[in-house]
Amino acid sequence: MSDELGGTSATPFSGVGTAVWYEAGVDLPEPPDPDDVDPAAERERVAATREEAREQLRTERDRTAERVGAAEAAIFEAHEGFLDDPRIADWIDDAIDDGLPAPHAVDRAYADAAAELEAAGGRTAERADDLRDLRDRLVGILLDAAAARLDDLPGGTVLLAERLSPSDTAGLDPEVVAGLATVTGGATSHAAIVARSLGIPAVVGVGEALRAVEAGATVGVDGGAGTVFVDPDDATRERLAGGDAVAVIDRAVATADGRPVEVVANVGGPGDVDRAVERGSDGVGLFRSEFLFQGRERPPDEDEQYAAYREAAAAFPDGRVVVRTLDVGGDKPLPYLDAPEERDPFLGVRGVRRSLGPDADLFETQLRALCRAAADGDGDGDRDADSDGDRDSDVGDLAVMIPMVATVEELDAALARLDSVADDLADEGVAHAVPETGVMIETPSAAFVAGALAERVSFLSVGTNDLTQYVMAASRENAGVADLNHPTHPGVVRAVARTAEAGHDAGARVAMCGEAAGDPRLAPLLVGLGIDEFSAAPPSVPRVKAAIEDVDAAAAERLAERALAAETRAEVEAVLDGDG
Ligand SMILES: C=C(OP(=O)(O)O)C(=O)O
Repeated sequence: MSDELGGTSATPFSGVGTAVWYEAGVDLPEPPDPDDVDPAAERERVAATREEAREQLRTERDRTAERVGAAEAAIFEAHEGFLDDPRIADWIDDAIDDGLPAPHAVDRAYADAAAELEAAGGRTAERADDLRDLRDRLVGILLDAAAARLDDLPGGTVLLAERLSPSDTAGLDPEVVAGLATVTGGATSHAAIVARSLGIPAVVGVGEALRAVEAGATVGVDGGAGTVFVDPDDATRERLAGGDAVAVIDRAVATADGRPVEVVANVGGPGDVDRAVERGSDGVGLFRSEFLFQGRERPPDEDEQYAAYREAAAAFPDGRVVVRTLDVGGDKPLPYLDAPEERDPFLGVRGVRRSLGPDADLFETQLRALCRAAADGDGDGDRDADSDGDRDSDVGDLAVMIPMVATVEELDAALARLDSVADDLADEGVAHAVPETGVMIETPSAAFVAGALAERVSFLSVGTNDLTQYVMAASRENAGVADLNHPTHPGVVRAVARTAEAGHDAGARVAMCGEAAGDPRLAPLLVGLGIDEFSAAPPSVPRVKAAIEDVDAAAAERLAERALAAETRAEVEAVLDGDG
């Protein structure tokens, strides 16, 4: 009989396959007698291992940036930081002084450091997994036992693990892995984020019950519902196996009763533009420009950025590419920026706050590159369309989107910078156009003043990842508040509704580019709330298009009304399930 195990949905995909258990880590042999340990030689081994690990991390960073995205690749930069942590280096030295050989000394020092982070709780505790990952890498190199087991999994594997490290997950092949489920972890864990980008069905945080699943069992992973099925019956198996076989819909879609809805892609790395085209995306609703700036010694110059923006726009001759200006700070530091460590980085100097403050020069360079690239598009949506609109071009249009706005003044200041950059380019005789502009709605304040913001731009885009964490006061990186960090809480639903209504009243288009837009289950609610454009990770685009074509917009509006009357998340979920 089929068993159902509940966990946390990490990706909206589903699949069925054969269970393979993965045990991370490397077993240590018994240590030798302390008298047989030569401390100087062991220290040299540690130093050489550090350099080898650094090489590996850089290679994996570049490979992950290419395959998955820059944000995910940044995880490896964090690991490199831990590699050079002077305190951990001292602890390794102490352990060697105590008579331990290099592998055991590294193991002890990183175990102590991980325990210390774990004891701090919250977001800090989540970084303990990164330390364990690094410990496994270093000990693996020292013992010449680096695990390669995830490289040769048989097709149709459902991977089961206590936890998966970012390096483990980034190396998974979506053609081979039909799904994954972990005992621990939350929807915002690194494994979950990487699995989402790769389009792998994933349920995390299933708990101890998962351990009872035997290798070789048939397992179904229902990523949307957050359920793992052991020995599923034929109907469930068919439903889950069919879950990934959504055909690419290579045309613009509309709801069943004819309301046009754009479905576009989120781009966070170089490979994503191609993936978005392959998956039938109408354009790009969120080009996370940070990836152009990450994993390098200095920022890209104006010409390099111009080429990157133009190339993305050229991939969508009939569409639009929305470039978010640099959203760093907070969880996305850049090593070459002068950015002091902040106590509450998510509430600190990030996004537009940096662009209008310490990163004003970077902002200006980025805006210059965007204005130059915009001149190559046909310009129907340009901010200065009256003067420059409707150029003849087979390059798509660009739009500029400002992140982390909380006040009208910030938006006014950012738009004034854009206009002044355009004036400078005109004075210099450089070909340019002023792209269409939009603003991300990801702070509660922005949702409250959405009408005033919308009067100044042509579109709003709801960033549900940040909006949810700020509305719910529940970090997107803390598994301990994962239940609160969910877009179906009434507070978030109402913030989205308010944004959509205010945006439309001001004549602006209302898009959504947070993860919620990629969840087909939410499509009827979001259409009903008035979302005009859905921007999702490339693997989710076909599924979202298919879901939109099934939505009846008039019925969706009634569903949204019922969801807006709901007082609890359970009531909103019941409405979504047709029970409310
Ligand atoms: C899309 C968003 O931005 P980020 O890149 O921070 O996830 C969001 O906050 O919803």
